Amino acid sequence: MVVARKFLLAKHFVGPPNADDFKIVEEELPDLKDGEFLAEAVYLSVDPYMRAYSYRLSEGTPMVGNQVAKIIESKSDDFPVGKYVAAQFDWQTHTISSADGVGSPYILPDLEDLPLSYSLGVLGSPGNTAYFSFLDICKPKAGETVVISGAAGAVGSIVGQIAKMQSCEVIGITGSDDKGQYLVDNFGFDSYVNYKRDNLEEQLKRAAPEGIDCYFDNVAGEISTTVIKQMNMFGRICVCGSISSYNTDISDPPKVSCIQLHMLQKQLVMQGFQVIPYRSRILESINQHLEWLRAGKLKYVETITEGFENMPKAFSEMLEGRNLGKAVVKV
Ligand SMILES: NC(=O)C1=CN([C@@H]2O[C@H](COP(=O)(O)OP(=O)(O)OC[C@H]3O[C@@H](n4cnc5c(N)ncnc54)[C@H](OP(=O)(O)O)[C@@H]3O)[C@@H](O)[C@H]2O)C=CC1
Ligand SMILES: CCCCCC(=O)/C=C/[C@H]1[C@H](O)CC(=O)[C@@H]1CCCCCCC(=O)O
Repeated sequence: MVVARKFLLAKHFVGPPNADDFKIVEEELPDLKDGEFLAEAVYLSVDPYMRAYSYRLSEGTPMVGNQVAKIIESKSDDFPVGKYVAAQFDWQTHTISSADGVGSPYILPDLEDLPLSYSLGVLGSPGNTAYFSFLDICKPKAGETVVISGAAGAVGSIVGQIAKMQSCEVIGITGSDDKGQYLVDNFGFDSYVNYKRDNLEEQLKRAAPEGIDCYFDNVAGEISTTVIKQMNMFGRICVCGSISSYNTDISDPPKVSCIQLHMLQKQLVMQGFQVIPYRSRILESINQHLEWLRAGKLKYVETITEGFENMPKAFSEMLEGRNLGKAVVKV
């Protein structure tokens, strides 16, 4: 008999998540039926959307999320023991699923020497996001200036490197000098601005004296207003996220300055992106990122928290900006 541990959303978040918003429970799992398999979590992802989407969950239900899990028992020919899957199995240590079961599981490609956890980041949904959103919406051209907010995170750090491969000037916005300098020293960013310390408007003018052509937005709010005011004619804005508003009530988001006048004057294009429709194309981004990783063209970093019991801590620390690169939990 297998006992699964799982984190429930005990209370809806009010502002940043608190430890007592979560409840860890144990559940005895039934025997497998034909076609089913039992997977044991190895790595679990913590992502900003979990805070944004939490209002959709009923209190007392499991926290949503993706994980990499090892098949430890199976009655499914398609999912044999010993293989690893990626799936939306939520915040739980053991899950019973099947080919068309919960979490849309898929067998991981052979990553050879690369860590399994990469399948939650650069070789998973965040990587799929970075790859398709930036190229399809920003449509960068060589020599253009690209600004990325949330630049030192899972998505932003990949976007910045893809922008460099497109021969763009790349400026990252992040919340610490350590993270900003890491982007410059290790990921090839041309410069960074620490929005928590610097005068963003002045620093952006200094870093991009000829103006900004592409803005990859993970943050929204006044940070984005400041960037948009400095964009060039026909600039492109990809709205990938709005993390500055996630800790607020989704029905009453923060008030920000009007940007439509700047959009009008500069004839800017702004488009929101959702990665779900690109799930069917994830192998394209995985294969391209694998090629770049192996060729040394794409660097990748993770912030790994040890212990399933530390999921809430890892989640809060990611939202507070204490992660560099993709935040994951190792069971
Ligand atoms: N549209 C889609 O389909 C997808 C959207 N996303 C979005 O992309 C964004 C980044 O996600 P991901 O890369 O997974 O997360 P990250 O790894 O970037 O972690 C979140 C980061 O956001 C920054 N942050 C937190 N609060 C604020 C704030 N108030 N103002 C400015 N920055 C803040 C922190 O870094 P710091 O403050 O140090 O800069 C923190 O490290 C999110 O908005 C997410 O919702 C992600 C995947 C798919
Ligand atoms: C409200 C703003 C959310 C912005 C979208 C976002 O951050 C998406 C994140 C993806 C992450 O990279 C991994 C995923 O699977 C996320 C997309 C799937 C979200 C489904 C959430 C479950 C639900 O339907 O409530």
